[in-house]
Amino acid sequence: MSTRQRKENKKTKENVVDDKDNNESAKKSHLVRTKTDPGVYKKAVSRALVRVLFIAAFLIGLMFIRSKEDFKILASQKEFYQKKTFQVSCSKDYDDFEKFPGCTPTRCGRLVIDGLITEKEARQLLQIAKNGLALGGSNGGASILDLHSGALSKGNSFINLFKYLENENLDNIFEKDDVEVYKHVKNKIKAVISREFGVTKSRLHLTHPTFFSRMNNKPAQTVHDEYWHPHIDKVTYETFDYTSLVYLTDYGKDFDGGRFVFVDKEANWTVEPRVGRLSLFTSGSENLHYVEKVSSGTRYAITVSFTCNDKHAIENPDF
Ligand SMILES: O=C(O)CCC(=O)C(=O)O
Ligand SMILES: [Fe+2]
Repeated sequence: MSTRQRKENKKTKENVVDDKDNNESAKKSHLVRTKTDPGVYKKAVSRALVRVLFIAAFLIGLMFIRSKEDFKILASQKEFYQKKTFQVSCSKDYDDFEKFPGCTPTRCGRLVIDGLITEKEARQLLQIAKNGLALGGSNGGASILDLHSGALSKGNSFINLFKYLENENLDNIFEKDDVEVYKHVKNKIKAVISREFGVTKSRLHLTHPTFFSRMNNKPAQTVHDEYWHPHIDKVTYETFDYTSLVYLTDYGKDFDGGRFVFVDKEANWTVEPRVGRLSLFTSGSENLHYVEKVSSGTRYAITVSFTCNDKHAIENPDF
């Protein structure tokens, strides 16, 4: 046997001994085996990775199923609610602004009332919205008409309706008693806020922006068309302390999608628009919300907003 052969034999023997030892160790400890064999180590790591991925996919799936289940109905389109209340704790948002005792929210929550705004009033408000918005309209899916400032969506921006119609007789566009209906509806909402949230009526004021909205499924052209982002009205508009919405068309009949959604930690609560339905809530982050994308048809509503700060008060419209 040559020296080289002897050396080779010795090496093989050593290896055999090593492998034997390893097999013994492997029986005792999985770790030792993977530590000494890179191939096995790699396999174990990839098996562990696959397991982690499976678990992650399972958990994400579970979360998705849960989030679907966690859409709860606060107000169904099919039901008539004389009054449905939902209390929440007030957020700290109001601390960032000047406070007005007897008005700044101390009781917070949500309220849905059907029947307070009559169907006739809602139909007339819808007609005002249609007549006004017919003069403009966004290129995207959301258009607004503010009869206080005159702001009207047109194309990719806004025009002032009153300036636009400077030389026109507004009687050709609106009915004589439209303003009266608008004011009457606003006063009814104000009375409800005062009663339900313990606010002194004289301390509560209509504020800007108060506007009609029209939403459909046209793709957004500007950020103003993107109505589906969760937001806090007190942050978005600052002036708001109490937000109210009056729905002028029916979810599931005039349009699909477009439900109003309150976003809470444990669940999302939906308000399904119904003609004449009043939805009312305090404007802080206790009432984070969004509007689902409208999938078909056209959704009309009016946002009527109130402030406790008389500096932000606006007059009744005069169109
Ligand atoms: O139209 C709605 O239901 C809500 C609109 C809204 O969130 C808003 O105007 O701030
Ligand atoms: Fe909002």
